[in-house]
Parts: sequence; structure tokens; C-alpha cells
Amino acid sequence: MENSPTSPYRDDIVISWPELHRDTRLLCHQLLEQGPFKGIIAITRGGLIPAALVARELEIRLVDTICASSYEAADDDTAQTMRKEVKILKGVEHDGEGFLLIDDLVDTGNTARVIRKLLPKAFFATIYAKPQGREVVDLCVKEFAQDKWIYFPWDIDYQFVPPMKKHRANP
Ligand SMILES: O=P(O)(O)OC[C@H]1O[C@H](OP(=O)(O)OP(=O)(O)O)[C@H](O)[C@@H]1O
Ligand SMILES: O=c1[nH]c(=O)c2nc[nH]c2[nH]1
Ligand SMILES: [Mg+2]
Repeated sequence: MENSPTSPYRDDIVISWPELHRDTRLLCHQLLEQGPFKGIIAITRGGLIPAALVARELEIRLVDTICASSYEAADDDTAQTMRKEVKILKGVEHDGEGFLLIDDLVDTGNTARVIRKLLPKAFFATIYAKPQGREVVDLCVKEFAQDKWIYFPWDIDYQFVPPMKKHRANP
């Protein structure tokens, strides 16, 4: 996928539904060593699907949300989005003790840092992490380089791609 010249991202990683499911289940194996948890708090929107999968594996029925927004669509309509100030649209009224916070990814760590301050006692897990944000969360299953943009399955579509040979400069 096309990266704009000003973007800090140089490469794309496309995650399929089965990969996301498998990676989330790997996370669950490790979370079973950390619990038990009173409940899950999903960080919207990216944390919603991972949180549903975690809730199923850990048999947790109390699932709350913290509603955050930190990225907005770029003007040129590329998938990679511009960073904005992290806004909390809905929080929770406790310090997170005994709760599991779930997000899909920690990138710069901006979102996670803000949420950590609100819920300092929660256990914070993400499926994926990049180096700038890794230390903010307690657990993740996979780490990617800072210049990779991760496409989640809910952001992509199946489409035709022409055969590679058509793109070669000197066929
Ligand atoms: O570590 P950071 O640099 O803050 O980036 C990570 C955050 O960015 C994405 O959320 P986004 O704000 O795009 O909203 P969404 O979950 O609704 O897609 C992602 O789901 C993380 O929450
Ligand atoms: O889909 C996404 N992929 C990423 O790599 C990323 N970083 C911040 N927010 C992100 N969203
Ligand atoms: Mg998010």
C-alpha cells in the first residue's frame, strides 16, 4: 500500500483474521498466568475485537470500555492517519485494580500513557507493540519495528492484484 513521503511508516504488515485470532489466543495463554481478572476494559475501537476473543478464552463476562480517540484520517485519504491529542470520550470510575486493559496495538505509546494514568492498577495487554510504546504495556505477543504500519483485518478488503510479471521494468 502507498506510503506518503512525510509518513514515518516505510513498510506495511497486513494481519489476516486467522493471524489475529491465533495471536490473540497466544496472548490468552500468557494472560492465564497473570489473572484472575475481575473484568476486561476494551480500549475502543481497536481493542474491541481482541477483548471479545480474550473474554471468551478467559471466561470473563464483565466487559467495559474506555473510549479513546488519538488518530484521525489523513487529508490525502491514505490509510495511515495523523496523530492528534488523545481524547477520552468515556472513562471508568475506578483505578483499574484487578482489571485487564486490552488494546490491539501500542505504537508511539501516546494512547497507552494517557490510559495508564487513568487506570494505574490495571494489567495492560496488547496484541502487538512497537518499540516506542512497548514499555508502557505489561504484555504483548508480537513486536514490530517502529516504521511498520500494521493493517488490521477490519481495515482491509480482498481485491484483485495483477500478476507480478506485469510490473517488471524489463520483461
Ligand atoms: O500508541 P499510539 O501511537 O497511541 O497508537 C496506538 C493506538 O492507535 C490506534 O487507535 P486509534 O486512536 O487510531 O483509534 P481506533 O482504535 O478507534 O482505530 C490503536 O488502536 C491504538 O489504540
Ligand atoms: O491500524 C493501525 N496500524 C498501526 O500501525 C497504527 N499505529 C497507530 N495506530 C495504528 N493503527
Ligand atoms: Mg485504538
